[in-house]
Amino acid sequence: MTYPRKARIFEVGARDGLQNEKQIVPADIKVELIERLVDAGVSAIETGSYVSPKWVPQMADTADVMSKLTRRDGVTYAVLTPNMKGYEGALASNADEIEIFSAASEIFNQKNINCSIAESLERFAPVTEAATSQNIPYRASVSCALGSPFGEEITPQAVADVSKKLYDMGAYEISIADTIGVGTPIKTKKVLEAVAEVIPLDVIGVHFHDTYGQALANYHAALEMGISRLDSSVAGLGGCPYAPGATGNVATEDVVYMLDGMGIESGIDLPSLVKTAWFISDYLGRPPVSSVARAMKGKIH
Ligand SMILES: CC(C)(COP(=O)([O-])OP(=O)([O-])OC[C@H]1O[C@@H](n2cnc3c(N)ncnc32)[C@H](O)[C@@H]1OP(=O)([O-])[O-])[C@@H](O)C(=O)NCCC(=O)NCCSC(=O)C[C@@](C)(O)CC(=O)[O-]
Repeated sequence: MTYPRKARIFEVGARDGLQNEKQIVPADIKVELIERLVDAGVSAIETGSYVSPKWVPQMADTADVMSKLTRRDGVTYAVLTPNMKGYEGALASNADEIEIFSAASEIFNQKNINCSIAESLERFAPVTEAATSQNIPYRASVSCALGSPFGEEITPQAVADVSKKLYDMGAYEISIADTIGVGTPIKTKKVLEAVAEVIPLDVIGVHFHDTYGQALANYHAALEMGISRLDSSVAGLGGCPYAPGATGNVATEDVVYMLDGMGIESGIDLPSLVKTAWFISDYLGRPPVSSVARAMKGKIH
């Protein structure tokens, strides 16, 4: 078993996190959150999404957020784009990279982006062609890789098939998402092994929600396989509005604490990150779900 020496955290709190909040968080707070995360050492960050404001009103101010951010050299500011209209928004706001997204569940895909898996890949084809010609890197996400909120069986092969198609479309990273946080370590390994049979291990990323408290164990399983591209969300914010029952992503503080303990470099300063988790949690009026953020509160304030 060889653990990676370094891990790349892709921070999703300002997008995946805040897209599911009942209250609309103002652009200025999102900007402060993103800038504090970057100050803590985050070097790849999702700042929002260019999706329909009727579908996800919480992200309607992404252009405003992008225009207000003070950008830092060496940091990747990424946005989620479901179609060409979203891509144009990303381009207009000078995003460093975009994310396209499909799923291993037909029902989820239909509810999330109003089309089948096959149609979503067709819809993304012009986006990836435009991004390639304009040198915008893109990553791709496969939702419901470890289970569907609608009860369908999701086989490792189904996850591998969509992953391969997205990889063949030129995505530099394929993020395997446990949207509803139902995975356990052995199952996670089986799915990741199936994906690693069809695409290179070093392009595989993981994006696990913590609904059943299994996310850290599943990250550990991925690290054991040598996977080092990890998505997480400050304060454990998050969920998907189109995945009933999904709670937050694994908290970035919990992942960084585990990586620090394993001697795996993330470049993120834990006390600054914990302060940021409390900043957004205080704004939202509830404590972070992260055990690490709660345990460290008295030590950093
Ligand atoms: C994909 C659509 C647009 C299809 O939605 P649709 O209704 O089929 O699209 P349409 O093309 O018929 O357009 C309908 C309206 O939306 C507008 N529209 C169309 N596109 C855009 C756009 N890009 N930006 C802004 N507006 C847009 C368009 O202009 C039109 O406006 P109207 O004429 O009615 O006023 C819709 O289903 C949608 O926006 N879905 C996004 C849902 C979403 O954001 N879900 C959460 C993100 S995925 C996620 O969280 C999972 C992930 C990635 O984190 C991994 C995991 O954990 O699983």
